[in-house]
Amino acid sequence: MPLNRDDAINTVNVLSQALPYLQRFVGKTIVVKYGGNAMIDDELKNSFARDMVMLKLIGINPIVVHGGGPQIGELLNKLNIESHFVNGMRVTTSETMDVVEMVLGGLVNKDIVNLINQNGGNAIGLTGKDGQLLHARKLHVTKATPDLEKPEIIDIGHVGEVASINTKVLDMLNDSDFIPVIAPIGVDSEGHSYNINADLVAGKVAEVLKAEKLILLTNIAGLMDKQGNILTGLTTQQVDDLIADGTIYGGMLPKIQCALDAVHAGVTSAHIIDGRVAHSTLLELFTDEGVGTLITNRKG
Ligand SMILES: Nc1ncnc2c1ncn2[C@@H]1O[C@H](COP(=O)(O)OP(=O)(O)O)[C@@H](O)[C@H]1O
Ligand SMILES: CC(=O)N[C@@H](CCC(=O)OP(=O)(O)O)C(=O)O
Repeated sequence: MPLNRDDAINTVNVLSQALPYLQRFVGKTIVVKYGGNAMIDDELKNSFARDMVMLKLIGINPIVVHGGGPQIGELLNKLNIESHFVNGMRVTTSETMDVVEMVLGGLVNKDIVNLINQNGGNAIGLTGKDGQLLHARKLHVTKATPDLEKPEIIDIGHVGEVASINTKVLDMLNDSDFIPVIAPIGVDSEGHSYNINADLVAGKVAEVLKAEKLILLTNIAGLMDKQGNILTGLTTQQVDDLIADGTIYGGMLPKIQCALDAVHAGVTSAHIIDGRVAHSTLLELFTDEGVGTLITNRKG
């Protein structure tokens, strides 16, 4: 629909106000993790896809890493397979791994790729197997026990962590019109598949590419204290304390850990923001205040 004159003036003003941010971010890489809990409805998914297309068009390089935990849970449910989590990680048997690969590499990945393409972008979907993008090793999870000296080591099956990333593939796509859309499935040198938490993949991708920002889109307004206030600008020590007293638990654990690791490894800033709000990525990038929880490499 054509804009009337007042709307057009508003749009031009908004575009003009974006200039300093554009100058700051053009040519930079922004890793956006799109959590399964933020893929609420078609309209929201479409607005996310539009944001990625717009970023690429104006010369910023978005790299999408997606989750799909609830979508995996849904199919497991239909197949009468129970879901169990330890420290926010899905216990993954061989049977579960097949479902994870089908849902993440198939349904969710192609849905996002398709939406970006429908909005005029050029998306390429990848799992860690494509171009040997994500080399994985088995993740050993430890759980605190009353004897602090001896944490319990728990085997959670085919769950991996990122051992290395083949940046050649991502560099090639960053230098082109293509937007990479990555499903968090890794592979080891014997060709075994690993289910990797999507936050961990996004963090490592941001680290190896020395991204300007790591943006984690989730289903909550940010990291919160027990009273529901959004916490921002935290030191490492404060985060450790919040984990120890149980304020940070479940799915927020890998999220906060990967955000801290990323900024310690040279990513300028990490942001945990509400993916249920339309265009939240653009709001974060193009406003001074930003939205949600900001994590930078402040010592402490
Ligand atoms: N301190 C905290 N602040 C906010 N959310 C928290 C906190 N601790 C745990 N959570 C939980 O973490 C969830 C986000 O993690 P997760 O469900 O894995 O999201 P995603 O699918 O986006 O990765 C929140 O919805 C909330 O239930
Ligand atoms: C090991 C592990 O837990 N892997 C996750 C991978 C998907 C994911 O991370 O999805 P969200 O970002 O939507 O939570 C899982 O199986 O659910």
